[in-house]
Amino acid sequence: MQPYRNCDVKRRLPGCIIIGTPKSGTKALIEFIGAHPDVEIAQGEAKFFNRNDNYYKGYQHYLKKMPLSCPDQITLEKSPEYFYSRVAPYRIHKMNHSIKLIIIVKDPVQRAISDYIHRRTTFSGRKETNYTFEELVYDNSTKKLRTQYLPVIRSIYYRYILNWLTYFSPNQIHVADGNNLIVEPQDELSKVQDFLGLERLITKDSFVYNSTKGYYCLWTHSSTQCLAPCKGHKNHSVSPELVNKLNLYFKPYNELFFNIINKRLSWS
Ligand SMILES: Nc1ncnc2c1ncn2[C@@H]1O[C@H](COP(=O)(O)OS(=O)(=O)O)[C@@H](OP(=O)(O)O)[C@H]1O
Repeated sequence: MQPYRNCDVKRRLPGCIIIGTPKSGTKALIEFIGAHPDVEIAQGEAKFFNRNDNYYKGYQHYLKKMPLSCPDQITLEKSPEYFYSRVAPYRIHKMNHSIKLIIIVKDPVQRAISDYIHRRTTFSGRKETNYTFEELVYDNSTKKLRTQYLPVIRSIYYRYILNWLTYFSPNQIHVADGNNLIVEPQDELSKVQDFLGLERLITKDSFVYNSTKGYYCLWTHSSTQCLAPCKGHKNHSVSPELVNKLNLYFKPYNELFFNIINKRLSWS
């Protein structure tokens, strides 16, 4: 926490949660907004509301995962798996019905590819270790997409957001653009600061482009802070034909999603 603050310091429940989606830039977003002096962010992912083993330990357990903060600061946590959980919306609403929620979403094809890479590199013994993205997503014998592949299913955003909207009003949910966060982080951060009612202190000057990494990094206290090497892969090559097929498959679902959130995103 910021060392210069003199206040009633304690751990507080979050005023805002980044609830998803995985592989869309949740880590970059929380790190960037965490540079704001009126924000304190939880380290790691609490995974409290989606996992019974954590949830039944109670709020005291959850509080221990939260950072120290002052009363005038907003505590933020991110657990991107919340987005897909049936129970998380109800449980979060029960904790705080006026909480703010952020969902960041990337182009669904890019998100699915990133999800595939993540599964391949993180979980040994999974089918991703032995098969390419193409093999898992496209059945060459039937010439059909394998739409039941989990990274594909999890890119159909509209299906999941409906559950959240039964508990929270649209103005409690900010949808950030994961593709735009990569190319214009200051733009996405301005919107997030406005949504949180914060002064716009994270600006263009808060970022520096790292050409080796190919991503923006935070510029704080005269030093550059990039995300860990596991975040931000170079383009994974997937045939343009397959990308095209997937784009066509996702198109109607994207349209449903944009209608629900009442805006379009850069990747539309
Ligand atoms: N500035 C910056 N630096 C690095 N990476 C960035 C940045 N902005 C957005 N991204 C994108 O974030 C993707 C990882 O998303 P998440 O942090 O949501 O992943 S996770 O679900 O928490 O594992 C990651 O996906 P991969 O490229 O597949 O690693 C990036 O595309």
